[in-house]
Amino acid sequence: MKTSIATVCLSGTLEEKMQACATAGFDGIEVFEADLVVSPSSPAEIKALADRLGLTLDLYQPFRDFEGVEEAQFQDNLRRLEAKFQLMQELGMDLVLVPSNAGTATVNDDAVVADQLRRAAELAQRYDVRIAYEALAWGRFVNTYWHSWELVEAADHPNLGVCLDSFHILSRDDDPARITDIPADKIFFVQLADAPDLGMDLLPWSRHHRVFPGEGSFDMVGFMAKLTETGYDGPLSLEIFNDVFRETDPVLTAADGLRSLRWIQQGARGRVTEAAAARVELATMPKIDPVETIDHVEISTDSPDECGALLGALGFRFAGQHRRKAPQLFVADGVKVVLSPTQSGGTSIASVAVQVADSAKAFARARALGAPLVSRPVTADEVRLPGVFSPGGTQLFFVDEQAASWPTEFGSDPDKLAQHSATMRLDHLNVPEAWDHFGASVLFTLAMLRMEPLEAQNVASPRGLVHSQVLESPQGGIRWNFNRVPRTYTDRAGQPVRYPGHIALAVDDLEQRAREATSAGLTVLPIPSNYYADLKARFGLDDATVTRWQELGILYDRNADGEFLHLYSETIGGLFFELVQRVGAYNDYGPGNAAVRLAAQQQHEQLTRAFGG
Ligand SMILES: O=C(O)c1ccc(O)c(O)c1
Ligand SMILES: [Mg+2]
Repeated sequence: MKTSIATVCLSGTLEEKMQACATAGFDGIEVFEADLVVSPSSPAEIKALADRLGLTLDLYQPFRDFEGVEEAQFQDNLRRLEAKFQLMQELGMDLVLVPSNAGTATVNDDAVVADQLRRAAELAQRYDVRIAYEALAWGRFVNTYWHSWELVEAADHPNLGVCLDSFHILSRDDDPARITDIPADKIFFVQLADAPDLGMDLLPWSRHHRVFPGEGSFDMVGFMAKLTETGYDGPLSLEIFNDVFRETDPVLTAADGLRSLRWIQQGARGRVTEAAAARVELATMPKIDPVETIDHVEISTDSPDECGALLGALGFRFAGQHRRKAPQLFVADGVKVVLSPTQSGGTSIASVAVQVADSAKAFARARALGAPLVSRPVTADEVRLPGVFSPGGTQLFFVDEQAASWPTEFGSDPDKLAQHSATMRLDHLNVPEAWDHFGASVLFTLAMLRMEPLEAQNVASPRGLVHSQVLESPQGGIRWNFNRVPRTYTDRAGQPVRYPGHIALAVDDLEQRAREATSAGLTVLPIPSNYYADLKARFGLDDATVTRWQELGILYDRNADGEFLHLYSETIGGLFFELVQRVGAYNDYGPGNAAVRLAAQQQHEQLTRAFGG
């Protein structure tokens, strides 16, 4: 379907926004009046710029507080409207958005409102333009899409139709099912916006916290499926009022937006008939099964010796050096870690390789989702793993059957590495994301691997709130936590510090493992005794158990499903490890414990700095 985006979604001047939309590959834009009013370009120049950039100008908006007013006021509103019709002619535009009156409406009478909408449509007809009427969720008298349609139907004019905006429908928990009862040719425009569940009032929620489809908690794919069934084949437009988007690079934001439109169309395809999908030309991308297995994780490090020693203490064994290059392979039962030495840049997760049935297809899907390819030189006798950069910079590689022999390049027999009775497994990854890449990284990973989001959390760190979004694969084989790092993450002296990511490994007997690892040289992050006093009180634990855990740095949680024990290693330049033990069907991550960890890490870092450790 044709793609469009409202200029209000992006930072920059109108001209910069238009450039960004074209660069990202949108077909058209919604012109926000506020952007035009502050632009030094004349309407004719904006039209010319759009033509040069290959963008259509799809919707002029908003024309507020129009209907449901006394006649004298209405006459003045018509005059205002006519001025906009003249402006639209200069812009070469033919569709204007009239949101339902939220400010000045005094007449709560459908017959009057329908008549006023009809008279507006008659005026529009003279200018050869059309009006899309949208029910704002907080409209004074009209606030549901069905009511807006009843009024449009009653007005019965070819130049009047409705605009459906997913935010206004889903934010009120309204059921979108009835949009299929609206004739497709009376749906003049569609705006897609998602939002996280914030439990706040509709208007501030809408004006500040909308996000791209897939980045919030609405059933956007369900909405898109319903829309597809209507047969609407006009633009799919993004209208996202978001405070972060107003500050981020508009090219990045626009690219993220286009990815969300590809994702939602692909998602809807699975929920409608082939015929319905074909009628509106839903965009496609190569389909893959949900990804359930991480093949290996690559750590790039400027401290390979320290990192190797940490892996050794955790129970990894050195399984070989690459036959021609610097990387080393470390293996612990089923977990494979490649350590790639670098000159600088600290230590972090550089890439994640996932197992797929067909890596060429997975790669093509990633490309359709706008991910740039990773180009790595390989010689003829080496396996080439196709890979891409996720928006935050983590590389994602795809490993299929044919590529499974890659460990032979490290002198390891891949069959011997794969142990299914493994006593150590990869539990989850935790990757820090910069504030302006967070949403894009989450959406890309979710769309690419077909993962599902858990409810987002905020974790208090001494340096600011960390927004945490866990994605899980449908069978639970992959758990991937994204942490949005506070915008300025600095020490007390104001120097930027690195927010560490981590790799969590699941074991069956954490206390035993902790003792073994500690005697093998692992430094465990010390946890303050206040935490243990609280733990004892909360769960009614005995002194001996709590004392043992405190000595080992073990944190704890319990819920109806089971128990969770975990500990954290020291941090090496931006990366640490977590050991976890899940008891019973415990499926959470120890809510509350991440804040304890972040505070302990800050404390520990300051002590080691103060003492030059
Ligand atoms: O918040 C608003 O006023 C507003 C304006 C235009 C829209 O299309 C919309 O969804 C909201
Ligand atoms: Mg809208």
